[in-house]
Amino acid sequence: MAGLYLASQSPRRTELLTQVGIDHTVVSSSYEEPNEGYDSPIEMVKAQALGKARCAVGIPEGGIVLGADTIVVLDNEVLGKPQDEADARRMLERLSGRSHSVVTGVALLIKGDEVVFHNETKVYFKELAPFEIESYIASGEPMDKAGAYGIQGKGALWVEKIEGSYTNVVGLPVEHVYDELCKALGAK
Ligand SMILES: Cc1cn([C@H]2C[C@H](O)[C@@H](COP(=O)(O)OP(=O)(O)OP(=O)(O)O)O2)c(=O)[nH]c1=O
Repeated sequence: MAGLYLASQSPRRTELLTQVGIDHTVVSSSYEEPNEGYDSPIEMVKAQALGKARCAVGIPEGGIVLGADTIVVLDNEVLGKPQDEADARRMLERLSGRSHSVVTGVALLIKGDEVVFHNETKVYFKELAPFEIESYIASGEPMDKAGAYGIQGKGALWVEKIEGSYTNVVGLPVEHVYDELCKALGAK
């Protein structure tokens, strides 16, 4: 199989691919994310994933490129990474005691084709007490994560249940990516 190049600086995405044994090389992308001008959150994450993949740097001839983008959607509003601690507090207060969606857009550039898809997981949050939000923010965990939490970290304490892919919430739906890779390569 031609080599796979992951155009993402997210430590979670490379860990997930490694966990399931998908060999890959991490590369940078020169893409700058505009976050306005899209018809829907799903259109937005797919466009961002494609932009990241198309602007990947240093891909050899025949290399397969993977780009991804993850957001939290609440009442049709997009929550990306928090700007600062006050923003993280606002996000966590809004997520408390209700459900939201986590949507990851994925783009695969493979054999001259652009395969773009998304995956959506519904996440149900418990009620968060103010002291819990404050200690969570003080831990620093929310700051580089969409929706200001990490289900793979301390954020696991706030999750009552999920419907859909767990790895999608962490940043890359590896089972879905694997299926699309197999399909595109004619492997199954
Ligand atoms: C909801 C949630 C998000 N996240 C993370 C996954 C993504 O890394 C991040 C969303 O930011 P992204 O912009 O999707 O990705 P990134 O900036 O980390 O990496 P790159 O643009 O280089 O690909 O939020 C978690 O780690 N756990 C969670 O539970």
